[in-house]
Amino acid sequence: MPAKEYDLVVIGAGPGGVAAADTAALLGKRVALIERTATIGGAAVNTGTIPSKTLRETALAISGVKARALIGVDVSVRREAKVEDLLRHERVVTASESHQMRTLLDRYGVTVYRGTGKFVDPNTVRVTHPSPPGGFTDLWASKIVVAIGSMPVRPAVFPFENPRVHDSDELLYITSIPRSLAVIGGGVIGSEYACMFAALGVRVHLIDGRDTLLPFLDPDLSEALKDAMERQGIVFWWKDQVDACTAPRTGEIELRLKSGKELAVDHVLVCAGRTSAAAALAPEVAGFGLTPRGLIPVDEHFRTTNPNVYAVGDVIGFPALASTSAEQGRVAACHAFGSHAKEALAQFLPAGIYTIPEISAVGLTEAQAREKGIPIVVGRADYDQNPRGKIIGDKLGFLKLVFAREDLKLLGVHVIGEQASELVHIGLIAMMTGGDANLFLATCFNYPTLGDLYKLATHDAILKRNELLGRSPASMSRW
Ligand SMILES: Cc1cc2nc3c(=O)[nH]c(=O)nc-3n(C[C@H](O)[C@H](O)[C@H](O)COP(=O)(O)OP(=O)(O)OC[C@H]3O[C@@H](n4cnc5c(N)ncnc54)[C@H](O)[C@@H]3O)c2cc1C
Ligand SMILES: NC(=O)c1ccc[n+]([C@@H]2O[C@H](COP(=O)([O-])OP(=O)(O)OC[C@H]3O[C@@H](n4cnc5c(N)ncnc54)[C@H](O)[C@@H]3O)[C@@H](O)[C@H]2O)c1
Repeated sequence: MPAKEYDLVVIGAGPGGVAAADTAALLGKRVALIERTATIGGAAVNTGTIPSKTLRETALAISGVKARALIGVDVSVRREAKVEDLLRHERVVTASESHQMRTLLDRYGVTVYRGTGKFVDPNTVRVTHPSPPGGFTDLWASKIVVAIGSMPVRPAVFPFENPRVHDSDELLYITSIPRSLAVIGGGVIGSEYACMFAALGVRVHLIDGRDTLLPFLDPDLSEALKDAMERQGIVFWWKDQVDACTAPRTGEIELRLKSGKELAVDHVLVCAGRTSAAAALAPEVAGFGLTPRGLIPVDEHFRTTNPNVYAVGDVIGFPALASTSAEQGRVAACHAFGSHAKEALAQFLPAGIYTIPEISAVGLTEAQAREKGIPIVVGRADYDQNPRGKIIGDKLGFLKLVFAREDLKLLGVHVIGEQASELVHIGLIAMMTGGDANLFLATCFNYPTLGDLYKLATHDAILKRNELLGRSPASMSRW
């Protein structure tokens, strides 16, 4: 059968692929989207972002963590909480989000093909359908976007065939809430899940080959998070890794660590990074190569070495977030069809980490600014100094603003505490518009709000700057 013709073929229906498909369809193009699984949304909707954030929210609700902070009373129902209680809301939210994405694709006129895509020539992708066996459809397009995402690394030492040894995908099918859990890898996924299970009262061990929690964060935030996690009862095993894992059908799973320590736990969750499956696409046929880690190299327009083939999302590597993957998909689709609607990614990309407490950051840390030789002044405001912070009972949250010392231009925002991933957006928008301290001084924030922390942190920065410059505040006409 001859290939069906489209303007754009997209491989992979995660946030990168769906955004590319929607954008091209809005530009009036004929678009085909290929997805291997039965659901739209990729890791973001089905196995990663949305499930993990929904489970966190449910865990906070059923564990009574908030009530303890507010009224000092343990109203926890966790001892009675069943795994169905934990998973129910996740299933509803995930299904609803995936359905909504599918509805929009239909409305935009994108044709979805169920099956696994693979190049058969630089402009043709073969979709092998799950049924009937051997059934396939060839799709031809002048432009192709690869957005196949990533999958969990599964180190050989772990017997994943045991139903109590999980990667982050399989975790969503647990059949009981463990009494104890070893989390392997203290990256973002490991830290988020460690916090969620600790909130449920699970004894959590977190084992990492490094000696710092989330070392890309501002050290004050990393340290505050580690302290908070230790207070939740999480035990860290730094600079260590698992040498042997013995997992019987019933009874405790035994872990022998490189340090010689031994641990016995109910379940094991391996969060040791993500890997790429791009080699299975036959990239050599399409005219592009892969890095030694299996990632697809791209230029600033997300074009591979074949200028008609683009790649976006996890398959191109850092920052590998749902948010950035979707933006990359939009940029790629616009470039492919000569639209100026979105020519590049935003200059500043935020990160939100849904540990307990939550963390969010954008722009430069103090250390990064110093490395660049930029004189800075840092303003800090604690949630506990702010009426809304007091009302919600968040005693350890804080906001740090990194300003250029010379002109008080905002260079970085770092927040730990409730709603951190929302709060960061105030600073993000200020940075996008070249805002400085005067913007926060001029702004009237709702009262009482966490947003008002920006004003307090700005005051702190101005006072520190005055001290550094030996000026008296009263003598200044402009900050
Ligand atoms: C536990 C977890 C939590 C996360 N939390 C966050 C978060 O809070 N915030 C955030 O921004 N990011 C988060 N992420 C990262 C985010 O999920 C990914 O960065 C994002 O999903 C990547 O999007 P993508 O479009 O590149 O690929 P994916 O979402 O992985 O989608 C790729 C799709 O391609 C399909 N596919 C693969 N190969 C083929 C093929 N050959 N043919 C057809 N289809 C194929 C797959 O089935 C999949 O549906 C999290 C990830 C995980 C695992
Ligand atoms: N909120 C968010 O934005 C969010 C949340 C979850 C995931 N993600 C995305 O998913 C990606 C992958 O996350 P991840 O946490 O799996 O990977 P990661 O690469 O961020 O962290 C892996 C961690 O595991 C450790 N490690 C690796 N192998 C080990 C071993 N054998 N023994 C002990 N420690 C080991 C590493 O030292 C590292 O700290 C992130 O980089 C991010 O892009 C984002």
